[in-house]
Parts: sequence; C-alpha cells; structure tokens
Amino acid sequence: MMKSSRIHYITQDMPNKTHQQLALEACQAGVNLVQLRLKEKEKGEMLKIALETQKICKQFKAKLVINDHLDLALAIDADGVHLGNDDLDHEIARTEFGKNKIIGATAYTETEALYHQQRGIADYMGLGTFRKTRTKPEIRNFLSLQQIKSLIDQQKQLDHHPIPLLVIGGVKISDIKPLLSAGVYGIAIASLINESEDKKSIYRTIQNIFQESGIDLNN
Ligand SMILES: Cc1ncc(COP(=O)(O)OP(=O)(O)O)c(N)n1
Ligand SMILES: Cc1nc(C(=O)O)sc1CCOP(=O)(O)O
Ligand SMILES: [Mg+2]
Repeated sequence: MMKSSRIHYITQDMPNKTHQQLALEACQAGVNLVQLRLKEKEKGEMLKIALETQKICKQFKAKLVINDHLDLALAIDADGVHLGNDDLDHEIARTEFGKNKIIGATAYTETEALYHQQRGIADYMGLGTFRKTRTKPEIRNFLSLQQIKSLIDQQKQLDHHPIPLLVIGGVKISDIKPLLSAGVYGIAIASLINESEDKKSIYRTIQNIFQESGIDLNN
C-alpha cells in the first residue's frame, strides 16, 4: 500500500483563477499533494491543464493525483488517481495503473467504508461529507464526528491494516483538532486553501494543528 499524505489539497473551478494557478499557489504555501479536480472540460484541455499542473508539482516535489480520469492519470504518468463510487472500479484501476501508484476511494457511509476496507485495494479513503460545502453543493447527507469516531473504532477491530481515512467536505480550521482526536488520518480540503487570502499562513496553521496533535507530517 502506498503511503498517503495526511493533507490532500484539491483544486476547484474558480471564476478568477485557473487550476494551474491554484496548484502553484498551494505548492508555494507548502502542500505536498495536489488533487486535480477537473469537471466538464474537454479531453484535450484536461491534458494540457494536467501536464502544466504536473510540471508545477514536480518543481515543488508535490505528488499529483488526478480526480476521476484514470486515462488522464495514465497518459501523464501521474502519482495517483481518485476514484469515487460512480467512477472506474478500483480493481481495474489497480491492474492498469500498477501497485506503486496511489489510488483513492470515497466512502459516504460506514458500509461503504468497510467495503473498501475489506477489498483492500485503495491506498486511502476520502470520508464524507463532513459539512455542507459550496465546492459540492449538491450533497445533502453529512457524517457527524460521532459517526466518524464509531467507524474508526470498527476499523480498529478488523484484523487487517486500516486504510487511512481523510475527512472531506467543508473542513474548517476548528474541525481539524477534533477530527484528529477522533483518530482520522488526515483531511482533504479545497476551499479552505483556495479561498484564503494568505495561503502560506493558513497552511502553516493546519500543519501546527497536526503537530500539536502529536502527528509528524514528515513521517
Ligand atoms: C480525497 C477525496 N475524497 C473524496 C472525493 C470525492 O470523490 P467522488 O465521490 O468521486 O466525487 P468527485 O470529486 O468526483 O465529484 C475526492 N474527490 N477526493
Ligand atoms: C470534492 C468533494 N467531495 C466531497 C465529498 O463529500 O465527496 S466534498 C468535496 C469538496 C471539498 O471541498 P471543500 O474543502 O471546499 O469543501
Ligand atoms: Mg469522482
């Protein structure tokens, strides 16, 4: 299983910035994993954006994970791909992409999380949705901290290695400490970084919360 970063930064469509600009600013702020989340773009344009984003990530030694599109991840030899429940099956993706690539899954319920856990294919799971978020406004179901804690307790009782859980959806600064205390591995965030006026400072604040919670982000 590939070791996953504890902080996944996700690009998003924004009116005044390209995905490449967002990735550059996030890398300058210190992120070490960028998920390129392109929606409703034509293939040729996606390839151009992905290649330019990859160049930026390489400059900063950040990993690049492509959302949804294994073909694009394969075409540019990205570090990983994130595949949710409506995307390509993880088993097919693992066969085509190889064991040294990062493959992420999404879980919205305890049942889905335990399904991915038992399959043992994904390197991490995005667990959500935590809060209502403008980044994905269509979502109406949310997982409480209590539900997340209970899921982690169940994961611990399984005899195989727990797949790292990254909580996603509207995660705010004040959520990080309680989520880490509940035992989550990390967080996946878009707007917290993308809408920040001072990305370096917000990223430093996030890193400090991990450190104060006894988690070494370099390990
Ligand atoms: C880290 C992470 N977790 C969950 C998701 C959501 O993936 P998915 O359910 O496929 O939804 P879209 O992002 O494709 O709209 C994610 N992207 N990243
Ligand atoms: C891409 C995505 N997937 C989600 C899910 O729950 O599946 S929530 C989400 C948006 C994450 O962005 P933000 O940090 O701005 O809320
Ligand atoms: Mg998807």
